[in-house]
Amino acid sequence: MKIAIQGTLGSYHHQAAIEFFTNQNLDLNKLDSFSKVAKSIHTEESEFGIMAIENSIAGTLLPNYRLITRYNLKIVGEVYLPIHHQFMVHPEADWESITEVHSHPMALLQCDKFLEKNSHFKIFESSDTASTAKLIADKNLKNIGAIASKLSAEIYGLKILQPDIQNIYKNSTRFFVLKKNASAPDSFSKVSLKFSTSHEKGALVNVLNEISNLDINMKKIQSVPIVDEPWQYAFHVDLELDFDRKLELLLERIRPKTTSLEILGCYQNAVDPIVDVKAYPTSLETIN
Ligand SMILES: O=C(O)C(=O)C[C@]1(C(=O)O)C=C[C@@H](O)C=C1
Repeated sequence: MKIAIQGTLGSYHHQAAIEFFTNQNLDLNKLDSFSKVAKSIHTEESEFGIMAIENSIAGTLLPNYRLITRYNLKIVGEVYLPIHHQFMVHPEADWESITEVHSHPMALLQCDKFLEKNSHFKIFESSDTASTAKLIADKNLKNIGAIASKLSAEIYGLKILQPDIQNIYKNSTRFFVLKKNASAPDSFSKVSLKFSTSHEKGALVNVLNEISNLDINMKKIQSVPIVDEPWQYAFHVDLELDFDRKLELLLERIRPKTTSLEILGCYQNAVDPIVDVKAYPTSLETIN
C-alpha cells in the first residue's frame, strides 16, 4: 500500500500518515509538491495520498482544493495533527551564527511573530519543513535555522534553539486522506460536498437553509474561484451527520437549488486533540 505524502521523513505529512494508518507498515512515496501528490494518486502510482487542507492559524491551503478537483480525487478520511514548530540548527551552530531561516510557507506563516521578533533572519521558503532540517545536517550548514517538527530534529540530529515557536500554543493542521476512486463506506459521520449556485439573490442562503433545516452541523465552508469562469465560485462544505440517511435527504433538497453538486467524500469525522481543554490550556501564549 503506497502512500503519497508531501515532504520527507519527519515532515508533518509523515506524522499525519502515521496517525491515520496506525500500526500499518507505511510504504511512503515522498514527493516535493502537492501537485505531485495529487498526480501520483490520479495515476495510481500511489493508492492513497495525504494532503494538508487547512491550519488553525494560517487558514486554508486554497490551491489544494483546485488539485482535488483537477485530478478528480475522493476524500476517504481526515486527520487533525497538533503542530508544534521548533527552531532548530546544526549541533555546532548557535543564535549568533544563524543568518537565514528556511521552512515550508505554511510553517513560516504560523511562526510570523517569531520571525518578526528575529527580523535580522533572511527568510526562505522550502518544499517542506523536514527537508530543510535534512539539508542542514547533510551539508553541515551552520548559518541556517529550520522551522520543523521535533521528530525532524531527532531524525536529522539537530539542536533545538527555541521550542514551540508557532504564534499560539494551540495550533493544528487538518489533512485529507485521498484516493482515486471510493464509494461511500457502510457508515460515515462526515461528508464533503462541492456545489455552485446561480448569481441570484439568496441562492447560497437557500442551500444553507436546507442544511440548517435538517439540523446538520456545518464544520466548514470555503469558496474557491472557478478558474475558467471569472468571478464565479464553487463552495466546499464539510458537514457532520448524525445518521447517514440524512445525506440522501439533503441532496434531494439542495439539488434543485444548485447549478452543480458533487460528493467529494464520505468518511469518519476525526477529533482534533487541541480542542481538549485539559491537554491544551487556552491561555498559553508562547510568543507575545
Ligand atoms: O512541511 C511539512 O512538514 C508539511 O507537512 C507541510 C505543512 C503544510 O502544508 O501545511 C503541514 C503542516 C504544517 O501546517 C506545516 C506545513
